Amino acid sequence: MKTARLTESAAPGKDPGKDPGKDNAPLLEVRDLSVTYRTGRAASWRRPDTPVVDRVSFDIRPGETLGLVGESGSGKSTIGRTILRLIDPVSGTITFDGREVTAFGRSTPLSYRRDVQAVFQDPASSLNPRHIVRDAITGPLRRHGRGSRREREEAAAEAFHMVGLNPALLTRYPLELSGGQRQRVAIARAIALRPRLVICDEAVSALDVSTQSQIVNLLADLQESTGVSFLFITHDLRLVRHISQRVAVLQHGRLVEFADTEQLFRTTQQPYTRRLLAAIPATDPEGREHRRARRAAHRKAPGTT
Ligand SMILES: Nc1ncnc2c1ncn2[C@@H]1O[C@H](COP(=O)(O)OP(=O)(O)OP(=O)(O)O)[C@@H](O)[C@H]1O
Repeated sequence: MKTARLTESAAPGKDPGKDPGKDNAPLLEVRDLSVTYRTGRAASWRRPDTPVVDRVSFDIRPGETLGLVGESGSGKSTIGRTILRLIDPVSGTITFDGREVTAFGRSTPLSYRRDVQAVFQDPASSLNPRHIVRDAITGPLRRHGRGSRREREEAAAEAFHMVGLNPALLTRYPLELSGGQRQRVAIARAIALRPRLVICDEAVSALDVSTQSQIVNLLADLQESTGVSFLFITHDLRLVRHISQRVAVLQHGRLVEFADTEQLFRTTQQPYTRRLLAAIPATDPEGREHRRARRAAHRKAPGTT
């Protein structure tokens, strides 16, 4: 099963990897990963050079969404940034489709830079305010040697279509769009390259609940149509329950739990996970607010966020 859409009847948490066969091989494998920031000054609760990510192991299967959760400062973004090769680990390995990413050396192969994309929390900071948003999509396509200028512009229009944005918005500047529209542009940019893994780092956290639901549903649809995998980094466990098949829980840089989503939500005995679950507002333990917003969003035309 792919990522569940946010619906009343959705059955999130079903494990897509139980089917036998080749697809069971992980797309991404992280083994004993440790990361240290060598700044000379560490967060007050840590001694210098204490790893902010400490011997973490997990994997992501093709077409799967893995939720990566934990309190602020637990190391979630650091893991995402290490997979993206923005940070070098001090030890451990990352393997993508059988190739050892941690052995790439100084330069990252173009194919990996295409296959692994990212969507961050604040698209405003990654979209150049002086360029029309179409450039945000055609630029990476050009750098990856894709097509003629006209073909790249057509690809940008197609990517806009896929994320439910009106192509008339292609020539707008980022600040002329709403937060939800900008986040759709960021997703369009990521998927235009046809990646196999997208790291969504708090990708919907800055959006209102209704827009969050639209974007989460969009990710589910894109996964259904393209088979892309997601690493969904968030502090919002309600979203994770809907979007992820499995969940990895980080505490102070260590992986304390890695389980099927429903199993984790229903039966976890892990004290830290239980604390995180207990922090979900009691009035909305299963994301009813999201589902309500999702139904309202469904009545709106696409691209109106
Ligand atoms: N560039 C940096 N230099 C030094 N320390 C850093 C740097 N970036 C993050 N840290 C520290 O590393 C630890 C993990 O940070 P990270 O951002 O990975 O956590 P997180 O779980 O993603 O938190 P949040 O949800 O708040 O983004 C924190 O203690 C943070 O202060």
